[in-house]
Amino acid sequence: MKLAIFGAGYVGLSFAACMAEAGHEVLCADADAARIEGLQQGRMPLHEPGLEALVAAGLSAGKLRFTADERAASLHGDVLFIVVNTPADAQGDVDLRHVMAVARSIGQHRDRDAVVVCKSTAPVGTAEQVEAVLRAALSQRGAAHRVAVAVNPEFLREGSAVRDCRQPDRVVIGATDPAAIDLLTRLYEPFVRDPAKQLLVMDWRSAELTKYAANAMLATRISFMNEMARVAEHAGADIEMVRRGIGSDRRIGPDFLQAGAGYGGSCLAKDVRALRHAADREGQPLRLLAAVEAANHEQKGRLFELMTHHFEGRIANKTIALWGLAFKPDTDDMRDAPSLVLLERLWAAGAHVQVHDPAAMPNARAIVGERGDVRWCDTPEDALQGADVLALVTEWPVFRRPDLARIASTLKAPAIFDGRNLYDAAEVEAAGIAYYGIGRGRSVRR
Ligand SMILES: NC(=O)C1=CN([C@@H]2O[C@H](COP(=O)(O)OP(=O)(O)OC[C@H]3O[C@@H](n4cnc5c(N)ncnc54)[C@H](O)[C@@H]3O)[C@@H](O)[C@H]2O)C=CC1
Ligand SMILES: O=C(O)[C@H]1O[C@H](OP(=O)(O)OP(=O)(O)OC[C@H]2O[C@@H](n3ccc(=O)[nH]c3=O)[C@H](O)[C@@H]2O)[C@H](O)[C@@H](O)[C@@H]1O
Repeated sequence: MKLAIFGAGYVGLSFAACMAEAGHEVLCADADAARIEGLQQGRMPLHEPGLEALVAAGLSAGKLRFTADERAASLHGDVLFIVVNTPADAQGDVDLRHVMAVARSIGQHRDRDAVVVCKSTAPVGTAEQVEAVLRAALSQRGAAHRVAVAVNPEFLREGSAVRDCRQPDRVVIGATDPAAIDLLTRLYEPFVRDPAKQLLVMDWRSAELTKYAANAMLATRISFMNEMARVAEHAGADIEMVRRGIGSDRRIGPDFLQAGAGYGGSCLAKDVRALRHAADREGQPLRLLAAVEAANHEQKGRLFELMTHHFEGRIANKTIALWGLAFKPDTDDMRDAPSLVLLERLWAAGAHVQVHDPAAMPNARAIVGERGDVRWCDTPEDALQGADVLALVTEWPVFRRPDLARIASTLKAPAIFDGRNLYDAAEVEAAGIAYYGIGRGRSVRR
């Protein structure tokens, strides 16, 4: 098939490269001309494992092309995907300007029938608006092409975007138009083992709400575990044992039960906020999600609280080695990252910070600039030099098996604040390092 994809971000680019790999002729458009120019020359705008090779393969096979020309993209192919950013403000009001700009552009340029698919995460009712904008733009120039709209939310995770695109757990197809259902079914069939079970066809509104409900459920599980971690800490229990204990119940399942420094990233927080806002407007306040948000807000401050406890409030002039900045491993994405909260608190308390992250330092620098007292370090070891203690915020593989003896001899007051429960507390303590985890009981009893 010939596919046009609007948006070359984390989702659009991963999706475009995977579709090109599957043999489709993909034209990927972005409003950011510099991004497109870079991509045309093989330069990646973001870090996502396996994606660079896939983009290169698509380019050299001639299956994947990039353009900044919205007209060219609007004229390309059978199915046109809208995969642009849909930010939400602090109240949860979603900005649909980019989605509507693409819809308008397709309506202004399209010269034949089309299926237009909304893959961006957008509130219930957006597909209706997209259809109205498309129709208005077509009729303004007297065009009578048939344009069917579908909703096809994306569930990939950053850090495993390529794998998730190649092997989705399920594909939600929100459409009632038979041609749209047929095209999307044929497109996705090769990506799932059992199409009858994994391709879920439903109406627009249910598809739109499914996306928000999925992210809200994931956020709820994380906040639940972070609250249980607090209970564990005070009760002298270990949340890691509790996690295994409940995750082995098939009704609960083992995934997304990891207590930590709070959930970050571009979507969980944004989508919970947007869902609450939409429900509020319908007069249906979501009390559970209000608590999920509040718990996450508190959790992002947890590592700082543990440090305050350790230093008995005297953090000024202490030097903190910080391992990990990205909101999760295998990405350079700093959007809503818990590390940003920790950095601000440390700076406000007068601490010096020495950080290392394998991929996110350029993006982090662009956000915090030289605002606080920070040294950007090329290696994890460099970040330890001259530091009092170590805090881990992102569980990158490179931090998994550190040389504990070396940490003990390098840190001035050896202590590890493990924001992702990555380390074995007994091993760390045996090396002569104080250990603070999230919900590991021992931290508070000390
Ligand atoms: N990042 C993620 O893991 C996931 C994101 N989503 C959703 O997918 C959508 C895209 O997210 P990301 O890829 O993270 O965003 P992103 O911010 O990484 O990329 C969006 C791209 O769209 C481009 N764009 C904006 N207006 C445009 C226009 N009129 N024409 C062409 N390109 C335009 C931007 O320049 C940018 O490169 C959002 O709605 C998000 O909520 C869904 C699942 C996963
Ligand atoms: O809509 C989206 O953008 C995407 O949002 C999340 O994906 P993503 O944000 O890329 O990453 P996650 O793996 O969900 O992690 C989000 C945050 O939760 C934290 N987390 C995750 C899992 C866990 O058990 N505990 C936990 O604290 C991570 O450290 C990270 O900060 C969802 O997992 C995807 O299904 C969805 O498509």
